[in-house]
Amino acid sequence: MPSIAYFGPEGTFTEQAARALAPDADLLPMPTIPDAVAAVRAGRTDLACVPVENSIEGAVSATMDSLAADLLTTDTATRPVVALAEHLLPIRFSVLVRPGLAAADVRTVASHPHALAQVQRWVRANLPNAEPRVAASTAAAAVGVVKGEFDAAVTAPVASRHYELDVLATGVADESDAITRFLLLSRPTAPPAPTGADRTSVILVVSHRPGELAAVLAELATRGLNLTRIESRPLRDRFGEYRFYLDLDGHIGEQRVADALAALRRRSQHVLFLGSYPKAEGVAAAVESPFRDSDYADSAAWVTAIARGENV
Ligand SMILES: O=C(O)C(=O)C[C@]1(C(=O)O)C=C[C@@H](O)C=C1
Repeated sequence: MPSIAYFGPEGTFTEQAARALAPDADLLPMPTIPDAVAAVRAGRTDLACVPVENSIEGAVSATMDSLAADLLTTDTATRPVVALAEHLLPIRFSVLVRPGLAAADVRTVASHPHALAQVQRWVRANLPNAEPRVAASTAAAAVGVVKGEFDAAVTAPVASRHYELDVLATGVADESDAITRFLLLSRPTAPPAPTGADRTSVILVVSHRPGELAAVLAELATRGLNLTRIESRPLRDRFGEYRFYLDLDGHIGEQRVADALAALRRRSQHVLFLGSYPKAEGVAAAVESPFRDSDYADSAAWVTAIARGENV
């Protein structure tokens, strides 16, 4: 049975995602996202599950930075990780309070910053006397309420099964269709087989010269690749310089993607492959000529024939 480190404690949305991604796994809660990623990197667990982006609050920077850890240090213990799968979770919160407490008595409401950002309007309207407090995760906020540190916690619905607190409200969300995307990470291994509806993720560091990023993106465009996401995070040791996170449609097992990644490798200071894995929404897009594997095979055979003197 594989083991999964996940962003805990028990009762987070990440636990729900981990259960959905690997129903038979042994789940190990970690107090922070870097701890969960470090556990799989170091081989203490087989897998890790972490949130990567939310439709309202955007990228989860702790995850983005943890994924790039090997770009930040030469320490050989920080080996890369790759994503094997992703999961999309619709996000509706529950608000848990100390037993017996009424909404008007709530003075502090705690949660993960991403969660607080997704319920700002609801809190203003329904907990008029509450000040927001940041907790390490939604479930860590519930633990804080149990310990008497906060009056209320904005949590995943499953948290009410883990902590003896009153449920003040359910289905709480400023935007009713909020979604968080989670990744299942492992140490580097062969990617899962292509499904026709896959995503490939990379991190790039490009030279700080005019046109470098545009040149990288042109490598994708000329191979008909659909860029589905681009994010940047600071390099940390060079102010004003960034690394770029790219998600694109396709699988490294497909020629157009492999060819583009080889071009990125030639063009960039550093490319870190973060995996090719099935897209959670699973809608296969038809690959058209001249970007099909058969187009690449045909043109490669033509070049080989010419080199042999068989000019056809
Ligand atoms: O604290 C949790 O329950 C988490 O799993 C983290 C997290 C996040 O990082 O965005 C996950 C989903 C929600 O958007 C709120 C918090």
